[in-house]
Amino acid sequence: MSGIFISFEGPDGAGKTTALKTLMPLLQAKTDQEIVLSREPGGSPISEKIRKIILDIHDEEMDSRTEALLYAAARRQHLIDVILPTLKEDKIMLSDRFVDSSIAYQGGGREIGMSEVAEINDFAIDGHLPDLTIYFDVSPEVGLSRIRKDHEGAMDRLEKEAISFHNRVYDSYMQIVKDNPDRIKTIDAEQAPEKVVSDALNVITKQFPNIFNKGE
Ligand SMILES: Nc1ncnc2c1ncn2[C@@H]1O[C@H](COP(=O)(O)OP(=O)(O)OP(=O)(O)O)[C@@H](O)[C@H]1O
Ligand SMILES: Cc1cn([C@H]2C[C@H](O)[C@@H](COP(=O)(O)O)O2)c(=O)[nH]c1=O
Repeated sequence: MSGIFISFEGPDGAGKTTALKTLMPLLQAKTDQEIVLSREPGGSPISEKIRKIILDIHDEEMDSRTEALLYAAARRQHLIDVILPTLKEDKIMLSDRFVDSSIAYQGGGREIGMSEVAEINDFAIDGHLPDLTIYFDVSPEVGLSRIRKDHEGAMDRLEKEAISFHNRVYDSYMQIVKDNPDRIKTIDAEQAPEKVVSDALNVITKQFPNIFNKGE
């Protein structure tokens, strides 16, 4: 028995957080290994403090490279405080976002360069990549319309960016998915919520049949 690390990625409004609320208990029912759910940016006390700075709509003057470094710093602390200890205890680690978000949003969206941002994060994650990443595929238009419907007046600093930014994020995710066919599996996140959850559940249980086999 060993720990496994699964990350969930997608554009704003892809439905990851919503899906994980239903998916987590369904997965827990299929294994005796404890499941730990976390998120980025954040996931541990210091990382959550960094999250507040990054997402603050008043931090309009934040430089793009500063933003990339802050996300990477939050990720490093999250890795040390939560991810690695969880895996060491042979638990199952689920993270709502991880390194691919930085490559898509800061590398592509902010136009820093995907390889440059990947290099910053090599320093932060020290080779610790997820065993599986599920990419929630949704168009920027659909994702943003969901965000506006949900919290128009409380969008964070990234959500408030122009559609051109979100289109670059989407295109960057497409490239990341293409470059990582073994690690990243795509699901159609424009489906009804229950279908998104069942697709994610099927991908995970198929990938790890020896872990998620309780009750079969
Ligand atoms: N499959 C779906 N169909 C329609 N609406 C959805 C679906 N999944 C989630 N939503 C709605 O879309 C909004 C955003 O969902 P959610 O917060 O889960 O997205 P997210 O991927 O976590 O986005 P972000 O990364 O920006 O936080 C919510 O109002 C949620 O109710
Ligand atoms: C981890 C990470 C996230 N982002 C962006 C993506 C979202 O717009 C916000 C907050 O994420 P959430 O899913 O809404 O909680 O931050 C980013 O730009 N780079 C990253 O590394």
